[in-house]
Amino acid sequence: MSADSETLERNAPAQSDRDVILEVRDLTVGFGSKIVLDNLNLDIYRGEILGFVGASGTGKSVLMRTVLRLLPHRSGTIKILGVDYDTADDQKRIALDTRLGVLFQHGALFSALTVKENIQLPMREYLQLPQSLMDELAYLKLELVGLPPDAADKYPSELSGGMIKRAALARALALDPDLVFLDEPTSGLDPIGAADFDALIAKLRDTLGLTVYMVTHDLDSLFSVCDRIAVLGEKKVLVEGTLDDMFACDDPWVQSYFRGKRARSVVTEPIDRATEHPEK
Ligand SMILES: Nc1ncnc2c1ncn2[C@@H]1O[C@H](COP(=O)(O)OP(=O)(O)OP(=O)(O)O)[C@@H](O)[C@H]1O
Repeated sequence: MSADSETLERNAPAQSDRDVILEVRDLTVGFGSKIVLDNLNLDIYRGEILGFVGASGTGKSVLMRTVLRLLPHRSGTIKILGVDYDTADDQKRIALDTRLGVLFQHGALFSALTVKENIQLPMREYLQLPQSLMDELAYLKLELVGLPPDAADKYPSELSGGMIKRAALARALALDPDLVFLDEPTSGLDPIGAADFDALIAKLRDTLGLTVYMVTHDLDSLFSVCDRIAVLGEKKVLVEGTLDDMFACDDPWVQSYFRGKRARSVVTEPIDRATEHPEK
């Protein structure tokens, strides 16, 4: 899709392998006198899983929330699927909202609603569908994320941490988005649960053609499912690229993160954890 295009053709085929889905240019965000992001640039391409890392407090959440329009920016542009939210009309903004899915760090499910009702919330907000069809769709999404049908009528408090993440992912997928944002999706999961979740993300990317923006501290996720990695530091994207690019980077933080003791233990593991526990 051309960067200037403001069209939103659902399920349009990729024009090339380098089809930009998210384009951030010269983005500056701050709070009072504090600048958190300064003239930051970033591209995310269709169908890739981009892992976002950076030291604590560098602004990963601020960037994600700014891209999602939950925080204002001082200058710069953000285009998603070729649409600049700032200049788009209401119709285009609503259309764009339906193309994005978000999984917040702790799931952020509504505790007073069942899993099925949580999944149906975006459908109620954006689509006018009969209840029977929304029920069918909710069960489909549950199956997609590997949850049993009887999870539908459970409340979040009745679910394990891993099930909450999956239910939240099902809600993020409710409207068949093109781009999903995952904020530390494996945090709080045990290593096997985390590996299973990574495998699920990879499977959804492969089968649904999703593009994934994933903020993570999880080295296993970075090594097993991310196609590209972007490192946030010094108020901008310090380096982006493949794992090889990370290993070749001479920035001290990047070196200690990707070549440190913990990273070496992940790299040298003989078994690829993301395929060790394939989703049913
Ligand atoms: N609403 C806000 N008001 C003022 N400062 C904020 C606000 N939100 C974030 N910040 C500041 O912006 C900086 C970046 O915070 P952010 O939460 O994005 O970091 P992070 O990289 O996501 O960290 P972590 O990995 O620990 O989650 C921090 O210094 C934080 O204190």
